[in-house]
Amino acid sequence: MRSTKTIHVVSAHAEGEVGDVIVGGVAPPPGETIWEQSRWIAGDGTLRNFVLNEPRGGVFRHVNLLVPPKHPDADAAFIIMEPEDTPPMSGSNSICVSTVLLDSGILPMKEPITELTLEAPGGIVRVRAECRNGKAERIFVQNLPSFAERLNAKLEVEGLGTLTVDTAYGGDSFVIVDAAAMGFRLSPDEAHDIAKLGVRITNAANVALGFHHPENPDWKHFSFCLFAGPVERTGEGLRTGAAVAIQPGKVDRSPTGTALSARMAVLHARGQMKLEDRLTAVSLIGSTFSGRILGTTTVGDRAAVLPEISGRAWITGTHQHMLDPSDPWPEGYRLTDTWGAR
Ligand SMILES: O=C(O)[C@H]1NCC[C@@H]1O
Repeated sequence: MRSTKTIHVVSAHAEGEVGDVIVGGVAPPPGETIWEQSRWIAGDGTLRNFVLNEPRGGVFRHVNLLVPPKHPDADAAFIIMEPEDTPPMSGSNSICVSTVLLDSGILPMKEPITELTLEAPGGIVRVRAECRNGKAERIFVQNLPSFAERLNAKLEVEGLGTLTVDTAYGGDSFVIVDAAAMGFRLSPDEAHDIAKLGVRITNAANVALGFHHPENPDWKHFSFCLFAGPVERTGEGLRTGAAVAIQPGKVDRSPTGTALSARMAVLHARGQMKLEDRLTAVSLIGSTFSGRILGTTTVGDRAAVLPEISGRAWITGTHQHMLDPSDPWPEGYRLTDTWGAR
């Protein structure tokens, strides 16, 4: 066996969505802040290609790089690598990172509650983990301040006509469409059509509407399209279906923590969700994230909410990714049979 690199990974999924964690073998990238380091990772591309592309990765995979925190309050920091983006924050990935940090013993676990401060590229997120018998059973994440950007905007999508959409930020940027108006019940057999349409809607929104974050001028595109189900009031609070199309054309298996945060910001802006409400989002595989609004704030001149999301994650294995110097595809490859909405 010979290798020019060895990257140590603990693999995990949060409510169905893969979020692997690199725990060793990669030196911290250059940059004064975690955001700058994440821009370096995005611009350089080598690590992203190595772990996300085939033969080591696949369109279903997200990978998080643990790096030493820069903020004095933070216990750990992570850079999120998604199939197309290197985003400010991610719900499923932050839940995977927290679970791996605690379940694998990288950070000490205190039962029944462990509190952590994590530094994501977009800022500090506080984590509360319910722990029992050495397992972090549920992770609560105080996500980045989230805001509604446009409500009831008109968006022309070729072949679909004029859609009425909302746009919002929940740690990442969303164009939100009404699932029922698009003819979806949000059942698992619709995944392929949701992925295909979602990418077209996201691309159209990027051309016609554009996204603007008042405090992060680097993040100027929509990453995702959320197909939002109707909100029902149940004995346990509010409940809704959620399917998120991720570039270049797959559906999140989890209910998407950033989408839940963005949705809560929109519902709050419309007066349809209050601080005492709980909103549970259900994914296409039937997994759930729960959310609540902890308070209100502003992002630049925008009214915003402080969302908390919670969900569960499980470790699925460990890997040592290696590179034989004679491998003709050191950065891997992507083909449109799986990498892209067909
Ligand atoms: O839960 C989330 O926010 C995410 N899941 C995969 C893509 C998004 O970052």
